[in-house]
Formats: sequence, C-alpha cells, structure tokens
Amino acid sequence: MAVDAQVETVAFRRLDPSVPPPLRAHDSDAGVDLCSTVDTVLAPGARELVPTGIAVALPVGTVGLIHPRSGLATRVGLSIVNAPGTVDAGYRGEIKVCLINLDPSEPITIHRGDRIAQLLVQRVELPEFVEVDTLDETSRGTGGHGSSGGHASLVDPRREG
Ligand SMILES: O=c1ccn([C@H]2C[C@H](O)[C@@H](COP(=O)(O)OP(=O)(O)OP(=O)(O)O)O2)c(=O)[nH]1
Ligand SMILES: [Mg+2]
Repeated sequence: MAVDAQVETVAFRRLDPSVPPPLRAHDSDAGVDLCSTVDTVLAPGARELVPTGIAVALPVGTVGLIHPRSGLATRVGLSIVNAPGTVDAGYRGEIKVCLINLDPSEPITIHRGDRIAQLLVQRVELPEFVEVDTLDETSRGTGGHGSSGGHASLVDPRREG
C-alpha cells in the first residue's frame, strides 16, 4: 500500500459550519484541539460520546490519536475512556470523543465550542503479520506484568506512610 513520503497537510471538513477548525494553540504543539459541538453535563463517573463536527482524511501510513487535555484533566478530572482514541486513515466519519468525568463528586459542564481533546497525527507501520512456529529468544522472554519488580510498596496494603 502506498505511503505518502511527507505529511504536510491533512484535509478536513467541518460538518458543523460554526465549529472552529482544528488548530494548534502554538505552532510547535503536537496536537490540534478538537471542540464539542454540544452542551452537556457529565455527572461524576459518567461518560458520553461527544461530537466534534470535524471529519478528516489522514494520509495512509498515519494514525490520528485523540488525547485528553492535561489542563482539564488536572483541574476538573475530564479524561477520555479509550485514551488515546484511534482515528484510522480510512475513516471519513465525524470524529467523536468518549469523554469521562473522573471526579468523584463534581459534575463537569461542557459548552458547545469548548476545546475538549487534542488530535495528534503520527506515522504508523502497516506490517503484514506472519505466523511462525517459534519466536526468537530475548532476555525478557515471557516475563511481564511486574516480573522486573520494584513496585511492591505501591501495591502492598500494609504499607505505612
Ligand atoms: O475516540 C475515537 C475512536 C475512534 N473513532 C472513529 C475513528 C476510527 O477509525 C473508528 C473506529 O475506531 P476503533 O477501531 O477504535 O473502534 P472499534 O470499536 O474497533 O470499531 P470498528 O469496528 O469500526 O473498527 O471510530 C472516533 O471518532 N473517536
Ligand atoms: Mg477497530
């Protein structure tokens, strides 16, 4: 499958003419901000699929990753259930964000036009997966899920202080 050599532009459509275009707050920012097209209130613990009014045509060989915004995460506990969300290069539908209110007690009010998430475009490999009988040996081998140790104090309920 042909992969574009350089990715300098990404075509987008505004499905809602009043929604702002995907913009970087600063030229060198990794992500462009995505805005809500709806007013909504997220109760503590609630999640909601929020439309952004934006559709994109990402070049083949790239992926769009939808990340939370750190300021909203820190200040009010707003996050994304499936962070980072995956936007496939072939997807032409509206980008939607599955927001979640992680605050234990306070609701979060979202207004139409609020910047709710950020979209990063990254290169991605599209390898063919080839089935084999044996895999090459490594020093890690099959060890995982804490096999290297070092975090017992984080999970030991008897820990004091
Ligand atoms: O946060 C997200 C994640 C995905 N999508 C869109 C773009 C993506 O290309 C498509 C499918 O996403 P994904 O593969 O993560 O979902 P799935 O549950 O596997 O659905 P599908 O069976 O359509 O692949 O949904 C969004 O708009 N927002
Ligand atoms: Mg999928």
